[in-house]
Amino acid sequence: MSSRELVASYPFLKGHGTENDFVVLPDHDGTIHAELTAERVRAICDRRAGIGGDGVLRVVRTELVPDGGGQDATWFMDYRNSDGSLSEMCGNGVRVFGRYLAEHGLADPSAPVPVATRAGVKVLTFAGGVAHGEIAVDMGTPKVLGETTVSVADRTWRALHVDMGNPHAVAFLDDGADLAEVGPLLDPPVHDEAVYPHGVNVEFVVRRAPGHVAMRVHERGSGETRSCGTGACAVMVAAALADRPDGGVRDTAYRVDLPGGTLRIIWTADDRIVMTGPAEIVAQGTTTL
Ligand SMILES: N[C@@H](CCC[C@H](N)C(=O)O)C(=O)O
Repeated sequence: MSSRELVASYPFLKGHGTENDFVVLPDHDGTIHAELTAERVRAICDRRAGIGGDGVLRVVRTELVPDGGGQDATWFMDYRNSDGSLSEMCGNGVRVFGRYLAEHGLADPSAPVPVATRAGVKVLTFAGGVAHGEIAVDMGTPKVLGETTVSVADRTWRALHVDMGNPHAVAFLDDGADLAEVGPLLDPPVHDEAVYPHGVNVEFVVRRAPGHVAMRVHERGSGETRSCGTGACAVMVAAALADRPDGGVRDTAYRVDLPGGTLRIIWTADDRIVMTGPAEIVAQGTTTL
């Protein structure tokens, strides 16, 4: 039994995008969760004693958040990993965040919806109305920062350092390999601390067909998850660069399969990564966690 102090009850929602699941905390005026400590995030995300989730999405007006930095968007996605750490960006989370805004009349889904994040403004486009259909998000221009390595147990893979607002290491398995052979990802893969001083999200990738890959991910701050949107974008970038070493990566499209579903990602002619996938709100209630 928990010995924590009982706090006043407050509303929450539960949602997911390709089974990357989040607890949404409406805090429009910044009055409910001004003190959202790492300990409280861990309690909320606990899958046995809490609500359970890979992370928390606090919904707050941008003007009220120092991290908002004057971004031109009404709403700020204050994202926390399940261990309570902050991240700059969450690709599945921002679609779930957009679904919440649309379902609650806080954004007009018939027009592009900007959302402020610690990695800048991301613009959402809705297909199929408020409550259903896929959401596309313009993830911005990727940064490709060179080669590194990642290790699990006694195996080491070359990996590409891709920054999607947050850090990623993308490792391709040998042709014909199975994602299962990476083994359990209970601990963070070993990475170069000098390359990733703040930790890293690590993706393991196999090819399925031209323009079609599958991946597993170990997320910084959340462990192995069923999906990672920024990770899928990093994988797409690494795959496109490997497939077209002489350039011509713009105007390309990939399907990325994850344990929790499929994301479709394009690298546009003007050098932006656009990811499309589902986002659902599945429950709501109140909690004292
Ligand atoms: N699941 C997310 C990424 C969440 C943040 C990540 N764990 C980090 O610490 O950077 C996604 O869908 O992008």
